Amino acid sequence: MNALSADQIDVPGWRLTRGALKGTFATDGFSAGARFLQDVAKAADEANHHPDALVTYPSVEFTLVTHDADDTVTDKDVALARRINDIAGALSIKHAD
Ligand SMILES: C[C@H](O)[C@H](O)[C@H]1CNC2=NC(N)=NC(=O)C2=N1
Repeated sequence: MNALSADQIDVPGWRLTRGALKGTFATDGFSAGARFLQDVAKAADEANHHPDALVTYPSVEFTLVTHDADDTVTDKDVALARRINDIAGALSIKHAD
């Protein structure tokens, strides 16, 4: 797995922040965030690739790096970020910023 450069990373609503791929979603409620995380956790287990997640009252923030590639951003992170966007869309959850 090779580390991607900033111009190789193009996932709507996600940004390269301090070397990690970060996406924040407006869930408008803590239990809505927990529900969103439940679906993301299932997808992460299926992919055997897992984000860090911060669940707050109004939002959920995911941070993705590939630990097996020295905590750099790889295609695995981009693929999971796209999958998380699809899960958010299915739950009518939008990006926060
Ligand atoms: C042993 C297991 O396959 C590995 O630890 C998987 C699990 N989930 C993972 N998640 C992330 N983000 N990066 C990894 O390198 C990774 N590796």
